[in-house]
Amino acid sequence: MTTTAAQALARPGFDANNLPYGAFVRTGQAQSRLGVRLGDHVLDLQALALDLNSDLANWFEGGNLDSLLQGTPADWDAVRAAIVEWVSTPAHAQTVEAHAIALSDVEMVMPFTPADYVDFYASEQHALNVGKIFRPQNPDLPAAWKQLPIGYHGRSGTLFVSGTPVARPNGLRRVDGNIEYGPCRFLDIEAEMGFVCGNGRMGPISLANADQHVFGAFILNDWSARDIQAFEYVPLGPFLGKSFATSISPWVVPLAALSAARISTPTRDLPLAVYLDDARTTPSGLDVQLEVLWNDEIVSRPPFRVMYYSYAQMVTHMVVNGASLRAGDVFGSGTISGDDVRQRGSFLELTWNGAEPITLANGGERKSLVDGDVIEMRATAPGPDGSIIDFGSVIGRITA
Ligand SMILES: O=C(O)/C=C/C(=O)CC(=O)CC(=O)O
Ligand SMILES: [Ca+2]
Ligand SMILES: [Mg+2]
Repeated sequence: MTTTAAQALARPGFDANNLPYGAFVRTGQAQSRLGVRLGDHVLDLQALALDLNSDLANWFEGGNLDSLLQGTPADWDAVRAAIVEWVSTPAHAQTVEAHAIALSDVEMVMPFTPADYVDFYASEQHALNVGKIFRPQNPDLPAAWKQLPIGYHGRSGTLFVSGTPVARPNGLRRVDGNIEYGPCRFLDIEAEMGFVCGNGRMGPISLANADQHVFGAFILNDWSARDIQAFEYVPLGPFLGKSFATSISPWVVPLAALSAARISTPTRDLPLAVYLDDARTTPSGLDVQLEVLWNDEIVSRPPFRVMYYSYAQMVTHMVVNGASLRAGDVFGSGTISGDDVRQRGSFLELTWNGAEPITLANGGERKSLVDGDVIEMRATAPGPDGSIIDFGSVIGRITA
């Protein structure tokens, strides 16, 4: 046979340049298994490695990415190189295809066990928009914004995989001038990229070594209850208004697949502290393009390339005080908003706090999410040799 598994199964976006990792449960089975996506199939890595007598099989044993995240970048490279070889060698095609399962026959589950979860605020346009909406009297950007990537600690236990229903949260919010407890009246989204860390150690970590501790990337929707948030979050920051649910896409795209997507971060308006100065390190901006669909209609296209701070600066900043970095730590980039109105990553901004409703073909006029609404976020980036790296999508339906 001269055909490879990649030739037989791949399609644009999910070919041998991408090979994102995910954890799946086969219909009728209980345990999750670790796989990589090739076209519209997932390859069962442990079964495949055992069949090929590979000594890498133990990395896949736990049924998700947890073991591999404990490894080093050398381990990550060895595993990826082996998988690329398996799908690209005609002699292995039959074995690989024997362990390829159609995505329609599996349910995707959380790809790893989240350790800590932090959310940043690294889009300048988003920070400017929210500042104008919530703090019209104050200067547009918070004082520290151009000197460090501002963030807050979130709740790792409520990170959910795509497809998990999102129940409308309850909380204290202002209704006609009174503070009342009840269901959120301004439920919103935040289109972000998320990153998972591996190869844990105590901080600090230098910017030049940041890639040694970031395994991969995915799409993240930081669901936000704007009315609950508005009442609770001054001065300590978001708490219950965001901790009820954060959804992530099921496929973790390894950093190694994103080499062609690397771009420089924007020109700096203020010099950065030495530990954040990325003028001489490998560029770690990423040219990822997102799409937000509200009940199947594209309402926004947030461009990740505009982010003021990169994932490398975020991970470096997160532990510059000496805090520990653990395998499984997750950080979100912050809401991604470009200059254009239809590049805004939240409905707070897209509707300008409800003043400019959006009319949906499927659902009429909307200021915020109503029960039954479905939000999907998709993303792609350039891959090597003109290929495309597809991140798949993160979907959530609002329930009462
Ligand atoms: O600027 C504010 O008052 C609030 C900002 C957010 O709610 C956004 C947040 O969670 C951080 C981000 O996603 O950029
Ligand atoms: Ca956020
Ligand atoms: Mg958050």
